[in-house]
Amino acid sequence: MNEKKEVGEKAVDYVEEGMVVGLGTGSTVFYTISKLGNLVQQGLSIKGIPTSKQTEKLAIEVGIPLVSFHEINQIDVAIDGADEVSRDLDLIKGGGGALLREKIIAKAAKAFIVVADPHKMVDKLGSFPLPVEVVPFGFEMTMKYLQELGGSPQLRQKDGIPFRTDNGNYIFDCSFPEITSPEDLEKDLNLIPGVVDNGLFIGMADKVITLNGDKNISINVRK
Ligand SMILES: O=C[C@H](O)[C@H](O)[C@H](O)COP(=O)(O)O
Repeated sequence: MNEKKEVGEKAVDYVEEGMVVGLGTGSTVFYTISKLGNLVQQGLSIKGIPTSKQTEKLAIEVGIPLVSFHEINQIDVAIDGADEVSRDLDLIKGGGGALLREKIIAKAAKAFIVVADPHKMVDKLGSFPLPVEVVPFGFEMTMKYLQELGGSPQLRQKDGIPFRTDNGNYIFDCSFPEITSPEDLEKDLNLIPGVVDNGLFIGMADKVITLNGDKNISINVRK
């Protein structure tokens, strides 16, 4: 069984005729977007707003019409993957480097639905190094401030040079010995000059679609 496919495809149940849909990034929501493409071919009328250039390309390939922020008043639902999901449905995202656009779109959506294979479900956030997007200017100083907050930042590399996000920024993958208060850490990180945003998504997910111990679909709803 392909767990990512199963949870990814289930999310299309939350998409209705005429909706504006935030399209996440990654290998799980890939299946949501592909299935939405099939439904569009069968006559479903929706508009997508992508969280990355990679997703924009995929949506065009599968035939989902796209819109930009200046053309819409609201996003009805955003669907996206996650790198970690806590029991409170707080998230770490950004393993693919799309965290900033993902957070902008999740915040703008009336409902934010996460698709996560069961390996993403954790008791406590923090085993996955937290992605932090920073502007390249002065990144050496930004790195020091991340260390002062207790992190061990590693500048993400791709093909031997620093990885650049769709926004032209760098990513530090930042391990913390323990994340005692994800809410405080999200805010503290974003107060550092040079930090654009970080991959903590606190209090944002309305539902998380995953599989339970019997490998059946499980919908976890924010309390
Ligand atoms: O930047 C990437 C995103 O936050 C992804 O949603 C996240 O990394 C999960 O991706 P995947 O479904 O490929 O594990």
